Amino acid sequence: MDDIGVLMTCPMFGYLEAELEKRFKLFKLWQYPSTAEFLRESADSVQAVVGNTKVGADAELIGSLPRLGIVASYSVGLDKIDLRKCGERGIRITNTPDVLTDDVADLAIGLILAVLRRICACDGFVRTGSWKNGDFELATKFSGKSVGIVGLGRIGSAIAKRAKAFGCKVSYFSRSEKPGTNYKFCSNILELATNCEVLVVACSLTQETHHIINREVIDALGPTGILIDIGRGPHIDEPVLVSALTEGRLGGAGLDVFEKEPDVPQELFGLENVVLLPHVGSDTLETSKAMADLVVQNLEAFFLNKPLLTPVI
Ligand SMILES: O=CC(=O)O
Repeated sequence: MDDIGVLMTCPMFGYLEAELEKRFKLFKLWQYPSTAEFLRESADSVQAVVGNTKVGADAELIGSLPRLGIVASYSVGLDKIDLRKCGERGIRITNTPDVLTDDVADLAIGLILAVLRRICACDGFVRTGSWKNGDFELATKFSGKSVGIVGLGRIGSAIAKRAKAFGCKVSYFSRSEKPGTNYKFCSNILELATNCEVLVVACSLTQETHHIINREVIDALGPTGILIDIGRGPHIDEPVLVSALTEGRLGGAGLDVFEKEPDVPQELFGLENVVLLPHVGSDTLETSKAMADLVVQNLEAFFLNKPLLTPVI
């Protein structure tokens, strides 16, 4: 397969780059002076694109690659891929579901604990020597809280399972009621936000879920409520969130994702009730390797005319 051109859109896990390089003719887009220059030289050679949460395959890139047959995303989220354009051209798409579910769900719980138990502030308290001057102030308990989950897919369900183990009451909002769960279904996100203490965003980013967390939802969660986002930044109307936090209208937030990554609103930096992470939901060695293996296996299957392992279309 070493004459098959595979285009990586941006730097990713080194192991993935190495495994692709062993098998295919790998083009690394970021090593060219510009996308236009790369396309002028090599557009005709590219039969596969490997993108991720930063740079996927938009309509323009897809339209510039006449021999493109597959987009294999090194991510579960598909929001950086023009699904319609791929559909129109019969271009296959794969992603990396399941293998990252545990890590992302673990991190959601980690963020809840970090915000409620003020773990980062406590760490700073010890490191700066403040402990010598007295005890840290009291924090907030997590066990037994009511947790609302937006999106009860694979990741939302894994978060629900973990929250249950903490003795939490779990309810959820999604497009339709999921059969076979004991969690309370809310057909309206405002009802969910009004009735929970911790709201976790775990749905995929689509036109319908863009800014699903708006002023009304944040106000419904209220000054003691906690918002956690391990989905995508654009799920939340970020300026609205920032003003709710700076004005004390929301209790706290744990955010792994932002609207314009890697730019994060500076107003959040001084807030102790906010925990900020650099989009690391699935970033463990174990999971990154499993995701990379899936990308490679999907590409191999595609070029050997075998069934794809994790097809989206
Ligand atoms: O955000 C992570 C992913 O979509 O895999």
